[in-house]
Amino acid sequence: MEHREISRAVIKRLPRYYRYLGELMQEGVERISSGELSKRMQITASQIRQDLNNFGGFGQQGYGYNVKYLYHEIGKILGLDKTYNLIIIGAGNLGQAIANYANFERRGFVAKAMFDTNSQLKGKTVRGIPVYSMDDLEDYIRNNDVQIAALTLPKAGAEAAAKRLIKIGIRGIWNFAHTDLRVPDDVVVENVHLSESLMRISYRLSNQEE
Ligand SMILES: NC(=O)c1ccc[n+]([C@@H]2O[C@H](COP(=O)([O-])OP(=O)(O)OC[C@H]3O[C@@H](n4cnc5c(N)ncnc54)[C@H](O)[C@@H]3O)[C@@H](O)[C@H]2O)c1
Repeated sequence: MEHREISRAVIKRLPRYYRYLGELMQEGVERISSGELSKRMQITASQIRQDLNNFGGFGQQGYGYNVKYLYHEIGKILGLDKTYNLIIIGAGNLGQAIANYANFERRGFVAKAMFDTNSQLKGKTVRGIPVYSMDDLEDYIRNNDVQIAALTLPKAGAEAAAKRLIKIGIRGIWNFAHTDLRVPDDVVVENVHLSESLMRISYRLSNQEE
């Protein structure tokens, strides 16, 4: 199926549609109207129609959306019909927590290896995922199929690590380090800053109090 250029705002909402549709499937729901989906997701039915119209032909008047079909189509659009191998740079608390979280694999993101400058961590495994020395990074990437690198190392080393990864061909960076990376246009960076979410909570709690 051909897709037109989809706006970033819509793409940002797709994982949420995907999650709800997955839940509906588990409940055995075969089809759903935009109205019902709107109630569940707490977004307007017109927003849903507008978003899903981007892909054409998913909804039918008086029939609603075919849950399974839509789930699989959105999965394809998000590239979730593929498997991505992931490496983790920085095998500390956060890196190990990500390695420990088996559920990413259900979505096709498979953590393969961790890398760290701390020689004491070398040889350790977390859920079967080994920690290697940063010295072995390029060799490992050359010899293994890796698409995404998670950066869970301190800010000070993040830019240099990203440079090495990009140079050796990594095009997807999941950045947890507290820094904004400068990368070429063909490199995709997703920044995850939990503290920013907390600040948004803080803002909303502070404004409620007033
Ligand atoms: N984005 C977020 O939401 C979020 C949340 C928690 C922590 N963090 C950040 O993530 C980073 C990791 O947090 P943590 O709690 O796991 O810290 P940690 O100290 O437990 O782990 C950091 C690891 O990185 C390794 N390291 C240091 N320099 C390196 C380098 N140049 N190359 C490879 N490995 C290197 C260290 O040896 C250590 O094992 C911190 O910088 C922290 O600020 C971000």
